[in-house]
Amino acid sequence: MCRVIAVANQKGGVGKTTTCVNLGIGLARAGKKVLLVEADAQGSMAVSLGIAEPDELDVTLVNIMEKVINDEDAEPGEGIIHHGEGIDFIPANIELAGLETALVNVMSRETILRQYLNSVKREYDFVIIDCMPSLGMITINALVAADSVLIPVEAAYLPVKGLQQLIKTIGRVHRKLNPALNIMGILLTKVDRRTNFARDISAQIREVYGNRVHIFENCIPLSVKAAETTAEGKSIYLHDPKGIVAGGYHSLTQEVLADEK
Ligand SMILES: Nc1ncnc2c1ncn2[C@@H]1O[C@H](COP(=O)(O)OP(=O)(O)OP(=O)(O)O)[C@@H](O)[C@H]1O
Ligand SMILES: [Mg+2]
Repeated sequence: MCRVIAVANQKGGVGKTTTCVNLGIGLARAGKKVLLVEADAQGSMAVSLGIAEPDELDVTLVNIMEKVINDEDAEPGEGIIHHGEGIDFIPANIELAGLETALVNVMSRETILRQYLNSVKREYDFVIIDCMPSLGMITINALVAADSVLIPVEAAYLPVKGLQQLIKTIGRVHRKLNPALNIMGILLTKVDRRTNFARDISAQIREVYGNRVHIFENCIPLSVKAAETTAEGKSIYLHDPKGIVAGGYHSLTQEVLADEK
């Protein structure tokens, strides 16, 4: 059965896209069939997967969602790109920004992405959705389409305020639109091993949420190697296979797979 994971946090630059790409490719390396969906007009996932100019793409997520809105079926495989490292992905670009407002007048506007994914899910073991840094209608679409949410949190800031808003939104989606939705866990990212920030933040999150929100065992270390992968268009497993970031994402992949059993 396919599992749909939304990677979300309305705070920018916390490692959502980096996590989608490297968890997705990690799962593919473990033999899983994976589709990555970019729900962000910035197009950074497309760039991370080697598309230098996402704004020049003809077919992106916006076209697929527009088809659902207009009650048309997407062609099999339409808009899906095969990446050399064994995953499929649907990129996005600046055009997705226009859809956010266009959705206001659409019937069942929160379920457009879910309707589309329901038609392709059977081809995959995992669908991972890269959310934009906001809690607008496109992100709500991702949460409605998802079974679980993975929340990357940058270990350099005390994040509790922003997290409260995100967890409240997830709770509302759970109650009103998607009873199957759960929080898979919080992933600490950009962890500087020379400081105790990660431990402080884990402790603070535990204090506020107790055992209600899982914190992944494995965190992702801070390293310039992670930043370099974005420009290279390939995963950390190819860019720096023996490095600490590849190790972190490999362990996260194992944790996600163990959760399946
Ligand atoms: N572990 C890491 N160590 C160092 N830099 C990192 C790490 N993970 C990600 N980065 C860098 O931090 C920046 C933000 O990462 P990323 O794009 O994954 O965050 P994001 O949450 O998707 O951002 P946005 O909210 O803009 O979509 C990028 O330049 C990325 O290369
Ligand atoms: Mg991003």
